[in-house]
Amino acid sequence: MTMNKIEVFENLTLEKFDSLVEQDLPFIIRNANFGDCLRNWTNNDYFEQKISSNKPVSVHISNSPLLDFLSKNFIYSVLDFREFLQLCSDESNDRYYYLRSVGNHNVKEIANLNEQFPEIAQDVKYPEFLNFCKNNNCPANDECSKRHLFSSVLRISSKNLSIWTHYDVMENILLQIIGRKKIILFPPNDAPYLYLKGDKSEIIDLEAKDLLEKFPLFSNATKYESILESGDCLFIPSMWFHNTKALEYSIGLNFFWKNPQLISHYDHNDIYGNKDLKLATNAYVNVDKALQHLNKLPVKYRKFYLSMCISKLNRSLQSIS
Ligand SMILES: O=C(O)CCC(=O)C(=O)O
Ligand SMILES: [Fe+2]
Repeated sequence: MTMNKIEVFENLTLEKFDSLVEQDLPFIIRNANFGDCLRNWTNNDYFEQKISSNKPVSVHISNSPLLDFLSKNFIYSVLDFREFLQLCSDESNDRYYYLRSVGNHNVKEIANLNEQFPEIAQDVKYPEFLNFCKNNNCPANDECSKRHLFSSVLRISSKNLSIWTHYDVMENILLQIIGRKKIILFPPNDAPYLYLKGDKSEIIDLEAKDLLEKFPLFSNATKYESILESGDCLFIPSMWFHNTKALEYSIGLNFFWKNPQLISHYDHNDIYGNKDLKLATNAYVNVDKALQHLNKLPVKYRKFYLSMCISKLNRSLQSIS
């Protein structure tokens, strides 16, 4: 397996940040000014003071530290936020807790820290280099050169909890506020080696001893790995596979933003930043249709036309790579 380093930067200007984003590689930014959250959120008492005792949050709870969306080895439960923080930060607890904040009406709205956590949202500032547009009514088209924030998602995890490997369709900054987190990424080209079901990988335990026996193609993947310390943030390019493991009780926040060139391509029902582009979803539907047609043919013909379709797709892929 090839291992690649993730570069670390400090004191980024907007121009430098833009040019790094253009490169379509992950990178880490250290010591950027994200406001008081880095100081204030170190202590559960702060949340006790700021947040009332009856604030419900929907969380994942599992007996396993390796959360697996495909086998659903967790349940969703609604807890009081302060009770959740106690349970999640308690290392003697044998259950694992994870909050991925969601919109006010649970599945229908997009996560936004200002709306779901106004009590603590003031603690977060956006560094200049992110260049987020502050005009709520902005049409977010080519006329505005700023970035358009899609969501701000609070993520709180028990020590050792890891999140399944997946991709998102939007550009993303993952800020580590409290605790340390291991992050692993794979480039989009690694899709054939990651045993995917939709946007998620079937490989859940990346530290398993028998990993390559079970998933031999995984040895072809290129791993980008690093550890985020409190105050670090990671740029996760769209379509890059990623997973994270909280090495300590962790509080993080991530910001998805829209690529202006893709505004008309995003799925308007996407609230998580991970629904495939509409044209891609259409393409999958048509591939399924093509397979249904070919499956009606006798084996000899089915094989022939399947390989013709594959050649056609391969030629198209080679013409752009
Ligand atoms: O660390 C986490 O909780 C998951 C982060 C993630 O998947 C993301 O920021 O897109
Ligand atoms: Fe993600």
